[in-house]
Amino acid sequence: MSHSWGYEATNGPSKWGASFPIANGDRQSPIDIVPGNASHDPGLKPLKLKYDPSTCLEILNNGHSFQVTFADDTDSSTLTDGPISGTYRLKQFHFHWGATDDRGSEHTVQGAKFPAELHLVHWNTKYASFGEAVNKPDGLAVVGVFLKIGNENAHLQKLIDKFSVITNAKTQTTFVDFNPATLLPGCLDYWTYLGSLTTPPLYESVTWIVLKHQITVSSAQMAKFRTLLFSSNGEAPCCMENNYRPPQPLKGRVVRASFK
Ligand SMILES: NS(=O)(=O)c1ccc(C(=O)N2CCc3cc(O)c(O)cc3[C@@H]2c2ccccc2)cc1
Ligand SMILES: [Zn+2]
Repeated sequence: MSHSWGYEATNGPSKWGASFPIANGDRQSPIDIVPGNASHDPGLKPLKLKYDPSTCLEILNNGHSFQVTFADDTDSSTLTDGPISGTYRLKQFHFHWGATDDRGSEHTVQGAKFPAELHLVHWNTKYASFGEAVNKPDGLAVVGVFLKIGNENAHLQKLIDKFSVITNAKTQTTFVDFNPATLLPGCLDYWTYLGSLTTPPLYESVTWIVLKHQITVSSAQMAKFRTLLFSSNGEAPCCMENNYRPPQPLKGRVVRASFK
């Protein structure tokens, strides 16, 4: 994966279309979710998320975000039901955030931005692997969770405590026995629509499942997110922040709601 793209003025979202023409496609993500325009679909099932902490492997800085990676060789950590059919396995989760607490999320709600957004990335087991699934129209299902400023989040703190070891791009360290379910709000009401990866290669392969309720993060914890670097060891340090793509045209897509 070429690392030429980024989030600076010279290589950021407005420039991605040059190398990745699908950036101007018909099912790009993120989008602005307008609750009043979303149609309640009583046929939508509740999300079924089954996560096994023992599948947690490592935490890494990939130069675009930090992510926690999971063993996905069995159906130990899966997403089923909701808007999808079949079984999708958890591959990784990561975040997007801003330079200040007034922005950072990728999806917005009636124009409202949140300071950060969590993405739990799952792949459809009808395909042999994540790599096979990543560019298929029904290949991925990503659960998006908004973070709002509030009390310190003890579960997020377990991730933050590892940041000093993964400050530089392309660094990683072991990270075991973490349950991603601790990063979910109590209510799993959601909006769902067909979209894409929000980073290059921008494949239009994602069933997006964006939760209505948020989890909290303290402002001090958000400041710790911004101590990570886009840059590698030895390069001029560049703070990892504003690693979000802005909302893209809806192009006639329908957003469904699992709730009234
Ligand atoms: N924000 S998101 O839509 O939830 C999302 C999901 C998956 C991925 C992902 O796994 N990618 C795309 C970006 C990327 C960048 C790298 O430097 C890298 O080493 C891997 C990836 C992977 C990727 C996976 C498969 C093909 C191409 C890239 C990225 C973003
Ligand atoms: Zn993401």
